[in-house]
Amino acid sequence: MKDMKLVVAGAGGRMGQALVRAIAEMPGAVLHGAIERDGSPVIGRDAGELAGAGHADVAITTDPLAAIAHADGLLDFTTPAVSADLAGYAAQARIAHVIGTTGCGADEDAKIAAAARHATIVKSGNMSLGVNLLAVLVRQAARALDAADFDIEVLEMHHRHKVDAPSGTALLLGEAAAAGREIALADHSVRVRDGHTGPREAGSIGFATLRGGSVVGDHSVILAGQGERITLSHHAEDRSIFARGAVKAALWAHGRKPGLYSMLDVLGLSDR
Ligand SMILES: NC(=O)C1=CN([C@@H]2O[C@H](COP(=O)(O)OP(=O)(O)OC[C@H]3O[C@@H](n4cnc5c(N)ncnc54)[C@H](OP(=O)(O)O)[C@@H]3O)[C@@H](O)[C@H]2O)C=CC1
Ligand SMILES: O=C(O)C1=N[C@H](C(=O)O)C[C@H](O)C1
Repeated sequence: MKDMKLVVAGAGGRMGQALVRAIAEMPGAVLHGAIERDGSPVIGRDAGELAGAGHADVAITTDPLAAIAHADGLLDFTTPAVSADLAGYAAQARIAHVIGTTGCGADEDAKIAAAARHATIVKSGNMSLGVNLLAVLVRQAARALDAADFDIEVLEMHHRHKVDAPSGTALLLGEAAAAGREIALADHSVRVRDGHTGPREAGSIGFATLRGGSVVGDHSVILAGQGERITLSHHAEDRSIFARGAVKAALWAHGRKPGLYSMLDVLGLSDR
């Protein structure tokens, strides 16, 4: 079978460069195109050389439609507005679109869901195997431990450049906890605490955000009871775990019927 031809959006970014390296290392995929923001200083550079993966003979360009015209899939770790637009292009081209971008609002999520009628979209706040397995464990723990006895808090830390909070992963883990408790996260989450907050509301799911240095991504879900505490954690040491997951997702999505899928589907951890 022919290698899957992949385009990397945001090819000059932290994840973009990790994706270019992952494609070079993984069988079954080949770098076909690389796009960046109009005006980016990396336009015209070879994507492989920029990423330290050797010459790829793929120049970074600005036109997404031209880049995906003859591609099979798009790997996209950019910004919410860009990902929503790219989903529309992926739908027109009827290709696979792997979205790792976090911080999407309701508008962007609606555009992505609409695009998934024609594109095969895999979207997840975290593409690593470890975090997705952690989500399954969090769901089980939240189901097993009664809300009256155990409080759930999600703690995350990331590098100083991260622009969205709580992280996509923290929200994914919060959703897993809410699913275990059979509640809607939106109705029970406490995203910020400041000042005289009063006592903790029973059954709520709290979030705490730390930012600093070069931390790739640390997440803990704490289930705190009377006299005991369970902590389920994941520590990302390298962005290659997300990049390899994204390439795996693209290979999984190639030729699959259009729809909006998650990494749990890709990894066979979904119960749907
Ligand atoms: N799901 C997961 O597993 C993971 C998700 N992420 C998420 O991925 C996203 C990116 O993270 P990271 O790589 O650290 O961020 P970066 O800022 O390093 O990368 C984003 C890149 O997208 C580029 N970009 C901006 N606009 C466009 C455009 N119109 N077309 C093409 N490229 C564009 C940026 O260019 P410029 O800087 O010039 O504006 C930048 O190079 C974040 O939302 C992050 O949370 C990160 C790691 C793992
Ligand atoms: O911005 C990052 O770096 C990361 N973003 C994702 C998130 O928001 O959870 C995944 C990972 O933790 C790194």
